[in-house]
Amino acid sequence: MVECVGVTRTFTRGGSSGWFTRGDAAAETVTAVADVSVAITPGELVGLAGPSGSGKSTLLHLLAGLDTPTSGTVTLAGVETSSVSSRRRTRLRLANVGIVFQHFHLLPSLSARGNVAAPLIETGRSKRERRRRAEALLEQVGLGDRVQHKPGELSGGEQQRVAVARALATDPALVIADEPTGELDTETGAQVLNLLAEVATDRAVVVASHDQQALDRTTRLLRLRDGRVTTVEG
Ligand SMILES: Nc1ncnc2c1ncn2[C@@H]1O[C@H](COP(=O)(O)OP(=O)(O)OP(=O)(O)O)[C@@H](O)[C@H]1O
Repeated sequence: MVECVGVTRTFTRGGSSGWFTRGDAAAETVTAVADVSVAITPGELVGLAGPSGSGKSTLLHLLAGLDTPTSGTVTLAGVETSSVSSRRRTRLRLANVGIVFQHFHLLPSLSARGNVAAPLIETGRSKRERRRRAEALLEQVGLGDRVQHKPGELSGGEQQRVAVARALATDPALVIADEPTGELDTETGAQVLNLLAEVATDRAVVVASHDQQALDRTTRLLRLRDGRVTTVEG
């Protein structure tokens, strides 16, 4: 589903003016991800672990096609992400990747159903079809009785389950989750992890986390340090 070969991502930062300007001697290059090769297939729940700044989020962004590598290749659904325009990459991502964030990122003015249906607007489905699909997904994540609630009327765990339903709206083959339990208590986090494990039975799920409970659920665990994969477990 997604494959990285020799992927490195560097950023340039620092210098007297804050962000890099050409010729600024104090600017430095930070290697966020260094020479990572990994292939992830449907049915896997892959974990990314490592200390803060070890490159987990950067690698997730590369896998999702939100960013492209400085060197090496990321191939998502058969397309090398660096070889296409940013517009085509966006379309590739929308069709193949669902994303779950630590802070849910739901639209506060929309109902749970509206949030889940939002990614479907671009797909050309009728309003009725979008509503039906959103309701079915909310049912699947155990929120069939909350479809009309707005995010502010839902608990953190419920909001994250709405976010998982939204990530599944376009039926993506890859789901990326960045610290999905970071805002949740242990029990609520466990519910969201159960859901992600269920989701991973027929698609690829990649979770970056500091939460041992989340890492324990993975079928393969990549430990990162200074942008490099130091160990692979499972
Ligand atoms: N846009 C950017 N510009 C400059 N440096 C960046 C940028 N994004 C990430 N970095 C740097 O790359 C390194 C890896 O960051 P990243 O966010 O991937 O780590 P992480 O493992 O996800 O950390 P955390 O667990 O704290 O979220 C860090 O040194 C970070 O400061």
